[in-house]
Amino acid sequence: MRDLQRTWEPAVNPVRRFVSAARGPNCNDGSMSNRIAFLGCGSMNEAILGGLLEGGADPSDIVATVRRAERAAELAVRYHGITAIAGEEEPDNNKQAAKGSAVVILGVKPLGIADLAREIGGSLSPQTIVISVAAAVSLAQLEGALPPGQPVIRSMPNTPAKLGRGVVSVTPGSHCTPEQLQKAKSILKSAGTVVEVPEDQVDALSAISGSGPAYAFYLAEAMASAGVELGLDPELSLLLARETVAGAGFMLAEPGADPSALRKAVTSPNGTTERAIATFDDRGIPSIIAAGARAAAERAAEITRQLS
Ligand SMILES: NC(=O)C1=CN([C@@H]2O[C@H](COP(=O)(O)OP(=O)(O)OC[C@H]3O[C@@H](n4cnc5c(N)ncnc54)[C@H](OP(=O)(O)O)[C@@H]3O)[C@@H](O)[C@H]2O)C=CC1
Ligand SMILES: O=C(O)[C@@H]1CCC=N1
Repeated sequence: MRDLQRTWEPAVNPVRRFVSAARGPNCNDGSMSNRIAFLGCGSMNEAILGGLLEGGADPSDIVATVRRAERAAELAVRYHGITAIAGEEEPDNNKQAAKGSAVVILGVKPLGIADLAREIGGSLSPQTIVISVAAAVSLAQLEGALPPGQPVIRSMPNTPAKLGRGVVSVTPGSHCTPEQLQKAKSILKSAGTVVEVPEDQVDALSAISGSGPAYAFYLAEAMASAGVELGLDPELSLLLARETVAGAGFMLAEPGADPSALRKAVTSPNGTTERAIATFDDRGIPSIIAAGARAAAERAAEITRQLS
């Protein structure tokens, strides 16, 4: 288990200029580079990038693009040795990053994915694997915006990827070979557990694991507020909530962990926890969670329709 408290080393390098000539999409001998481009490096792509570096990836093989120079500088300082390029300074940043990369990970908002795919299409090698982490953007929509025959993978990760503890789904497109899928999986496994799912399950998976970290954080927020209501100091209550949810998460991460058995081990017959759980059941918390997950999946389908 990795240390949840790890903080990033303050680094010293400023944003570096990107030099794509060093290792082109096909190196002179025809082989691919190892470069991975994170196009649109916000919360999600940063988490994957962080997981890859934690897993031992070479920072000089990583390039990230964003819109704002301030954000590019932040990434370059936080992840020493990567290249970060801002569109407001270099408008062809995405093309520069895509050119020469073996894998390109599209991490902008769903509405921006097709434009980004069209923008970089001419800079991709036919072997470049394009991974989209966007919710709701279908393989057909991705393939339709990229050059014919481009290998594409639709993925749904989650932010614990930053600690190598994410869940990352993969669904290969029609031009992705088994070898290319395997390559993508072996890269993404640094970010966490990789699962392969058919496309018709991605919205459901997204509603559980994609959005799920927010549900756990929401629980921690609610627990912290409840502690204050019971008279605890707000700082102490937040500490209790954070450490308790994190500690429970560590227990769930043990091989073979069963949430139901772990819950029962805390719940003494006729004790305090039993009263709390009975109250949750009476108030319909499980069905409320199911309704929330259903709403998330329905929203994904709605966005897919809007994008068509
Ligand atoms: N957040 C999550 O937990 C998850 C998100 N996703 C998916 O990931 C995608 C990104 O979400 P998230 O990371 O939350 O969003 P963010 O807003 O945090 O990140 C988006 C990033 O894209 C950059 N950007 C926007 N347009 C461009 C462009 N044309 N060229 C280059 N960079 C650009 C932004 O730059 P700047 O910062 O300079 O504005 C920003 O850094 C979405 O499609 C979402 O569905 C999937 C699973 C989980
Ligand atoms: O909220 C969203 O739309 C994205 C997809 C899953 C998690 N975050």
